Amino acid sequence: MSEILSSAQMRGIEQQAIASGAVAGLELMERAGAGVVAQIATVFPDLPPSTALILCGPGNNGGDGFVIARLLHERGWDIDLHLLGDPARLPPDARSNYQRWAAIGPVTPWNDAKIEDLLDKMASGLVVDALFGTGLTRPMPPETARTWHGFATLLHRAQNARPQVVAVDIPSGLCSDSGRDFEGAFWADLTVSFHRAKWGHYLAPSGPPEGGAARCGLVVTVDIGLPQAPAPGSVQLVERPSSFLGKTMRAHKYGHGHALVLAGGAGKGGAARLAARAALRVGAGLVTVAASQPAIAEHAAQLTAIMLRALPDGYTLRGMLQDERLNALCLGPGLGAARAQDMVPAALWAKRATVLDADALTAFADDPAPYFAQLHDKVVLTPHLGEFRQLFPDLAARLAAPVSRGPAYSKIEAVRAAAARAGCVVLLKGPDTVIADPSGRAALHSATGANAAPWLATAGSGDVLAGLACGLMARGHSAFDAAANAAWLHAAAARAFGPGLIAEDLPEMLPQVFRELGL
Ligand SMILES: NC(=O)C1=CN([C@@H]2O[C@H](COP(=O)(O)OP(=O)(O)OC[C@H]3O[C@@H](n4cnc5c(N)ncnc54)[C@H](O)[C@@H]3O)[C@@H](O)[C@H]2O)[C@@H](O)CC1
Ligand SMILES: [K+]
Repeated sequence: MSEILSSAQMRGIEQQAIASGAVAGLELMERAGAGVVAQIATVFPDLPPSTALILCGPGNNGGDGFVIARLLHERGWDIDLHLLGDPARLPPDARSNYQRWAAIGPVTPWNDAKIEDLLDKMASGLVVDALFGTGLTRPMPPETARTWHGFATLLHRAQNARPQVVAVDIPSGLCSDSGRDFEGAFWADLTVSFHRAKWGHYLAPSGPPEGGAARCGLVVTVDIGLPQAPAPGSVQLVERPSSFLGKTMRAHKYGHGHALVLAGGAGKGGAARLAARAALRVGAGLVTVAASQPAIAEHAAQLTAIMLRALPDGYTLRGMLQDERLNALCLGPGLGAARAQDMVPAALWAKRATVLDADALTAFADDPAPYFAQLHDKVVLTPHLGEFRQLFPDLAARLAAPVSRGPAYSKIEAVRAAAARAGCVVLLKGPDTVIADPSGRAALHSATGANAAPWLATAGSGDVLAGLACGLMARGHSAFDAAANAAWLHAAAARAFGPGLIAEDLPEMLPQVFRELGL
């Protein structure tokens, strides 16, 4: 896991380091520019020096652009630099670098038509977007957005004969906290950020227009010499499973827990069986499906290693849960609303590690307060956006509201607020999956860019995710870790299978994923 920051956290770290005398702002800017130039060489090793069109903005992002111009010039590039705004009003460090660059080469005042014309003719080389970074809190000036829109259209047509686009810190026009497009945001092949990636690089607000991860291309973070101590309240990016997944030689099946997956009525058992299969494959020692009597024959015909019990009602579930070995529960997939209303209170009464998904969420949407009152710290809710909207309509509405000023409300803040209200871990699914607990701890798993797993958008994939989280809790993972690791494994299994994936394939890919993790 690595830390990702909001723009306010990043500003705080920078200001504190400068105020303490540990580092000067000019040094940070120099390292930022040098970091971008180094990454251009690393990511595009076959790109010979030719023309670099450098677009500088009115703040410190533009300041980085002047450093980049100077350093690329030293490496033999022809620089064509355009400044949006008045050089006299640049902040001090940006102005210093403006002056250094102006002693080397020309600074062309921003002219919409001229830039569009240049962009039109560029069939190779580099475009460096140093217009706006973490300081952007409102839509870009209309001419900037328009110029870029025209260029983007041309680039999409050109495909191979086009320059590489490099964003300094973040593609201009994106909100670095929410990943939302203030309007007309740029996009990039490579985004080089400083110290830590920002939330907005990995969040994926869906379109139109798509934001965040969809616009950043490859995201690389470079060290600029700021203190490495984690920021208070920082968010973790889930990159690999965080806790133990292997099994030891000596442990027997009861040492890995016993997951109980509740199923619904006859003909509706597929979802629960998918969850159960995932719980077993992820390493729960035993897994039992508890179904209503009319559904038993159907399950019996389909289950082998997974055990089966008849479970008529919540009263019987309370009795069953006297057995402490049943240490993790999964309720929701295929459960049905009426059965959910009966079973969920019984499951919560037992204070077990519990995943609540699908019907075990939506059956309580009409009156969520008493439901939230029963939730506890071993519970994980796994809504998709539609289910989240039913349980937390005000938070979902804030997320969907049109954005005119920043920092815009982000999925991270929404899930944190939901977890605080529900009093348990909440995992909000999507290409960007956010996990938070009531204390404000939060993690983001981004299945975007090179991590994209588009085939996960298939029936039953959410049931598998719920089963994975349940199985991991049966094995002793905390609710938060189970949720984060389940999100990672789920996407890794999908990527390992590739195109054509259906939900049944996901659990079957886990052995390969585990082998690749070295288990
Ligand atoms: N935070 C740090 O530690 C570092 C920051 N650096 C750079 O500094 C950037 C942040 O710089 P700033 O805070 O100066 O902000 P930005 O350069 O991101 O942009 C904000 C500037 O644009 C103006 N502006 C915002 N919206 C506008 C609009 N719609 N029309 C016209 N002008 C508008 C603002 O008044 C402000 O001057 C980072 O993204 C990064 O590139 C680097 O130099 C390295 C160190
Ligand atoms: K930028």
